[in-house]
Amino acid sequence: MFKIGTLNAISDSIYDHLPADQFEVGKEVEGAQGILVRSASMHEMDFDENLLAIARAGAGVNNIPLDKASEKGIVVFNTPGANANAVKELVLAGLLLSSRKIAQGIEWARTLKGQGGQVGKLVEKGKSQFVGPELKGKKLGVVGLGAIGVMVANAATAFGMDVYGYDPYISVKSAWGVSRAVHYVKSIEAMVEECDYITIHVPLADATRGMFNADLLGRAKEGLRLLNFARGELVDTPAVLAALQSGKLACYVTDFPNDELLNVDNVICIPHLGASTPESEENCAHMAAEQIADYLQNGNIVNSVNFPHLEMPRVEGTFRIGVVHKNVSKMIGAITGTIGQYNINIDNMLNKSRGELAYTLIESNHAAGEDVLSALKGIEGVIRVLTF
Ligand SMILES: NC(=O)C1=CN([C@@H]2O[C@H](COP(=O)(O)OP(=O)(O)OC[C@H]3O[C@@H](n4cnc5c(N)ncnc54)[C@H](O)[C@@H]3O)[C@@H](O)[C@H]2O)C=CC1
Ligand SMILES: O=C(O)CCC(=O)C(=O)O
Repeated sequence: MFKIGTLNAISDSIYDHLPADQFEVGKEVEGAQGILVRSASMHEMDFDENLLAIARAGAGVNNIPLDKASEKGIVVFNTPGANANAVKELVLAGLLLSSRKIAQGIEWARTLKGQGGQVGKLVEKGKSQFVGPELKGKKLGVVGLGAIGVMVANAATAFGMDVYGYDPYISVKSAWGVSRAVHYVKSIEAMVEECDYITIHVPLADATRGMFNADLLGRAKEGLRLLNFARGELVDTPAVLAALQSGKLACYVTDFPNDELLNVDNVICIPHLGASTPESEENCAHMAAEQIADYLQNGNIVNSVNFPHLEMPRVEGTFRIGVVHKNVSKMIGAITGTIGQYNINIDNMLNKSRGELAYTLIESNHAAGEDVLSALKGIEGVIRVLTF
């Protein structure tokens, strides 16, 4: 029986892959081998020595201490693309909200309650405060052409927008997916100078924290509308407030409110609703559970953010050993040599590396006893030895 701890409310679709006769799942589970998480921060958590894997039901992994997990040989998964459509749809709403003063108009309309038969007249008299431009023909810059950015860029062309994309690390999959109508730009500075609207879709990491700072916003075209459905810390709040004051920014729409941004004119704060649809919650939970179960039961690693991709179809009735180790020379020889000393024949084996980490998965018809496992653990550079 495997134990899986949950740190956030998560869709019941996890049970498709975590049946009750094989997995104990819950908030209070002690000594869990796996953790399922959405946005809860794990930075202050101690990792129990039983913990083997963390699955983020979502895209951003900035709530997980990846270095600490890697050091302990804990595999961290995310669910790429599983909530991208939900975010895309809210971004499209965000474009309209940033232009047409819809939120401000709705707030104002509420104040007319109690005016009886005058409401119609007051609406017609007051509506001119809420005039805003159309999207058609305007320039939209999309920063980050991953799962979400590509969908947003393609969809915005249907609004008749002239769309520009910036992503120096674009994947082949994304490049195939971007509409030919989207222009590729090589510099973010050129993008902010040219575009009327910018939407941010990059992960939060040391390299991207505060990327929209006073310097970049200072270059913006007068009256830029900025949308942030990625992470709050990608944008420097004091710089945004100053740009709104000076008129450089006409509007800031964010899915990540903070105290300084709330109730500021021309800031639209949404309470992190990007992925809050039943469809995306189900997709993410389903994918996260499938990946963590496949690792705990078979040693396969799919969609990890800190480990290499390694999948080996399992021959029925076989035993498996997974060795998490440093990516240094002579490891494969040391591992296979040790197993050979115990007369275990290796039927199938795969080894993959990623950065400083490597992982070797071995399949055999012979079960490995405690003696083999402790000999493997004794090899210098081995971080963890598992059986499946
Ligand atoms: N508001 C919400 O509820 C949600 C927010 N997110 C946020 O959106 C981010 C993006 O999500 P996905 O598109 O699914 O991720 P993704 O991994 O598919 O795409 C990210 C893209 O950003 C690019 N990138 C990285 N550094 C860059 C840089 N310095 N400049 C330009 N491009 C850069 C990458 O090459 C990649 O193509 C997530 O990391 C997460 O923080 C994701 C899902 C839901
Ligand atoms: O689980 C959520 O609602 C947040 C989704 C998110 O921010 C992400 O996937 O990065």
